[in-house]
Amino acid sequence: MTRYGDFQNEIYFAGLTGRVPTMPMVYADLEARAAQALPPSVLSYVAGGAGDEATQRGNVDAFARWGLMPRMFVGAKERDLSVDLFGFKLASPLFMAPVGVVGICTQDGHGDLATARAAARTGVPMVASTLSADPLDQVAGEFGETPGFFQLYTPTDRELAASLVQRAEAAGFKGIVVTLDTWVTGWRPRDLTTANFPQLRGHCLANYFTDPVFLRLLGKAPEEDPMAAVGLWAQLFGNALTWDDLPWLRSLTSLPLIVKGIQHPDDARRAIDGGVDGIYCSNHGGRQANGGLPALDCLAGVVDASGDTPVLFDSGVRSGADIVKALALGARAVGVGRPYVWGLALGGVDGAVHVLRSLLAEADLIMAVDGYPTPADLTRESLRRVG
Ligand SMILES: Cc1cc2nc3c(=O)[nH]c(=O)nc-3n(C[C@H](O)[C@H](O)[C@H](O)COP(=O)(O)O)c2cc1C
Ligand SMILES: O=C(O)C(=O)c1ccccc1
Repeated sequence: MTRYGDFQNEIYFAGLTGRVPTMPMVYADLEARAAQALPPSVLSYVAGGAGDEATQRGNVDAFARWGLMPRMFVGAKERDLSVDLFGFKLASPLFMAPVGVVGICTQDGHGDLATARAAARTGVPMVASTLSADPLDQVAGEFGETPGFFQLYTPTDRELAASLVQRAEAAGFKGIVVTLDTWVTGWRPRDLTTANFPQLRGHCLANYFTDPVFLRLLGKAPEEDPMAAVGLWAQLFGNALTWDDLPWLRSLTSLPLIVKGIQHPDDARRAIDGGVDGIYCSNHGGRQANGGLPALDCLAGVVDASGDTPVLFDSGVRSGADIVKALALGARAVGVGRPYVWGLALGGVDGAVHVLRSLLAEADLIMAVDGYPTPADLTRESLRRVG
């Protein structure tokens, strides 16, 4: 059992000797300070979303329409936030969602390693993106005891896909998360304004540039002809998968296979029929298709359709309260994207750890105050619609 709420005492007692946190405690301050710390092009890419970002805002706003119903005389003095996920006992339901530019979000340009170290220090798993500044085996080398997951952007070349998955297995990743909603990039006005697309500028392509299949297709060293290397990447990046591809995807690995980007219950059912081990309900943080439903509003339907298959969730989680609400709607594990990136930008490993500890402390203290000592105690009955 991890006493996440103790972070609060640590801060208040340090205050007695005149020390106050150097990292922001208010989410808006975290965002604002990270915005100052990041190069404008990286900030635009991370902060932005699709269209006028209505869906991105909708993801966040959806949480405010649910309220937790507190229960008294529960005596939730000890909480246990641990969850079982694919046979792993995680200390908490929180995980870091894959973000394909974390590599360039720290000053040293090794943000993937920093994220992996934050995972090692907190026990909060990292889902490492296919897009990283350091190759996947080096990222996995920093996980410590914390299980890590590899997110696959399925390339059009099946051999390259198989190679990435095999390398992830060999590196010790514990599951493969296949992202379905981003075989093409959504319409992103912020980045279009400055013609800003980090990968096309050669960033975070280490997994491709170290891959034997990719190098064979390229026929030369990426350093020799960076334009050709990036061009080949752009050509291979996105595969518009259909249900017919699922048996092949399933055949690529015996690790747990999770599909990311599911919002329709029928898609969850069909993916489970096709042999996946986990359903990841997400709309990519509102970065892909504007005009969509808040991901949170799709969660209960996906959970109902998924039976015993665990449902992971992200999109719009900004607080411990949000984590608790997503659990109550049936998520087994809850991911954050932008929040930990702001932490990385401000303070590297320490910054990300600060953000994760803050989220977990708040979730733990809400579960204490409201009388829900474990995730299993949280059900839809714990929530009411606001208003
Ligand atoms: C800058 C950025 C890059 C992302 N890159 C990836 C990626 O490489 N692979 C992926 O599956 N999802 C990617 N995502 C989506 C996240 O995994 C996640 O779905 C989303 O950030 C969750 O929403 P939130 O930022 O509101 O927490 C990215 C998100 C951001 C903000
Ligand atoms: O920016 C993203 O959200 C993302 O995941 C991505 C990565 C590469 C190409 C297009 C989108």
